[in-house]
Amino acid sequence: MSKKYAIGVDYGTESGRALLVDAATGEEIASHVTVYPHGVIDEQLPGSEVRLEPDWALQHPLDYMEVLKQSIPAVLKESFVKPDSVIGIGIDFTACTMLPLNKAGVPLCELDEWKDNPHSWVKLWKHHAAQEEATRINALAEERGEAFLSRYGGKLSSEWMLPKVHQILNEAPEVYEAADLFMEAADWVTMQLTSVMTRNSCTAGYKANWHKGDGYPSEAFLKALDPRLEHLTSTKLRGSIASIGTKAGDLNQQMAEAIGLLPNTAVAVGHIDAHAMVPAVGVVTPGKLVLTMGTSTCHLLLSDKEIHADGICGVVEDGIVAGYYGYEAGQSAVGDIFAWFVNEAVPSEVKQAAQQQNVSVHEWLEQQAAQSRPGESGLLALDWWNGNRSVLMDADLTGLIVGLTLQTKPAEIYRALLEATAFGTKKIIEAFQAGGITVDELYACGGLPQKNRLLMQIYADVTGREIKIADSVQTAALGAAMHGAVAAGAEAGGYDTIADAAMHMARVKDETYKPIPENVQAYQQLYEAYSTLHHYFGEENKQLMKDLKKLRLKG
Ligand SMILES: Nc1ncnc2c1ncn2[C@@H]1O[C@H](COP(=O)(O)OP(=O)(O)O)[C@@H](O)[C@H]1O
Ligand SMILES: O=C(CO)[C@@H](O)[C@@H](O)COP(=O)(O)O
Repeated sequence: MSKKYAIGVDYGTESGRALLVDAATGEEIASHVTVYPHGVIDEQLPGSEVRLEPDWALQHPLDYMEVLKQSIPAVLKESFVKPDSVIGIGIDFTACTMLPLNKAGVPLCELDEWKDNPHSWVKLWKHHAAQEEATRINALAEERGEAFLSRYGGKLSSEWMLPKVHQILNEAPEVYEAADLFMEAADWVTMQLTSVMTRNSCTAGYKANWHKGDGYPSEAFLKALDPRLEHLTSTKLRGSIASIGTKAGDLNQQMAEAIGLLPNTAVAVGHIDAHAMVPAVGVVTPGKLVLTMGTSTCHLLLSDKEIHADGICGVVEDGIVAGYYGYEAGQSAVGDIFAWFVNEAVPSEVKQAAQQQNVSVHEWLEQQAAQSRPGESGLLALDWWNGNRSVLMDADLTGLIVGLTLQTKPAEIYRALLEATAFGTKKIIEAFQAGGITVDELYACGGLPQKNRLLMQIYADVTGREIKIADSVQTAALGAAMHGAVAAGAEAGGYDTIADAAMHMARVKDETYKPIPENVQAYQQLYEAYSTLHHYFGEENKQLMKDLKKLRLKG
């Protein structure tokens, strides 16, 4: 049989990329990135005077189509692979990234009537303006003893579907009314490719509180939240939910022409970016915690038990790999914190020094920071620049650096920020263990492990564990391509299960990061201090950060 290929399309926060891989080996043949023409819309609506409130983050749905139209032809061209050799496509997306559609499946923001209303646009995962709604949902669910709440560590995040839909209803009831469907962008793009309306078990489970046995939160609960929401799940969230690892449909004629593939190419059901990475590092069995480290970090783990643990974002059956319970926890900013420091807080001398050495500011800071010992700077930070997703699940918490003096150097602050994110990950590992969910091994993937060696050594030292690193830099896109190969099936040159695909297509590097004993010891002391700050600002006195944030929002 001639060589067969699969394409994965990974939709990130700032850009989307297509990766063409050899379906037999997972070898990456060609990739292409399309930066979203409208990027993250967080100040003003495109082509309009309408300004956005703080904490808003929107996107333009046509940017997603642009990725398909630019990046898929580009990988075909670069690789000289013929369309008839491509057996399947899979896509993965940030989530909950959701949008309202009219009856024809057209995003409301594309219509003149709605384009000036911010609520008609795609709400990106990091749209954090629905915290009030999330708080209300959590309080009501707790008061009513709703069973679904404990599957999500006792709290829903403001990033998820229900708070976002509720915010639309509260602030723009006319948009709510006009929406025939609210969909995850992952499912909307899949629908554009196949003309089939399917929701996937991963986003439905983690982001819309759907359960394989119990379905969505009950109508009685939704009615108590707001009578207008009573029939939400059977109307605007309607649609069959397909397990990840299955086929959504065949590529339709119109999209086949637009992206240069053959009609009837198999298309997998959509997936979340982080979750798609798990089989792409070869993890298809319990006990192996996968850290997907980029703009944010997700912590993903398989288990054969359903346990409701405090501080864990969610447990979903068939949510990551079919046949297992998939657990998710996360930190809503990691690379974004380092980016903030580099962009907003670094003096010009540092930028010049980096330029002179022909390295990026990140690399220069890493080199300098690597020369000091753990704790040497006297600095300690809380990693809550974009709130705390796990274990406190509170988007209104903010960042903190303690120990600054007149002698503090930029590289010392950078190192404290790297360390803070590692401490946040250790808190999450402890929450898994405390909940009775075993963590035996650590794997890391996403952009960061390949960009910053110091960061990965700090994670090994802080957690006291060896860390295996993905071989691919495009782990999410590789995971999506693997799902494309499974959608095509073994007979077509793909696979029947994601475990089979992982056996042939996934890889980790030979080199691992191992903990250095003296650093492990030093970090134990710093971690205790981190835990004290964590408790003080995140639990005992959490109003302090919230009041400060309110003052900022008022101003
Ligand atoms: N050398 C570096 N060290 C630490 N962080 C870095 C470095 N280079 C880039 N970053 C951060 O990595 C993040 C991007 O990660 P990546 O995985 O590529 O993207 P995404 O999460 O959007 O898929 C950005 O937040 C950026 O600030
Ligand atoms: O929330 C999730 C996954 O549950 C992610 O989609 C979200 O954090 C975005 O991740 P990245 O932008 O890839 O870091």
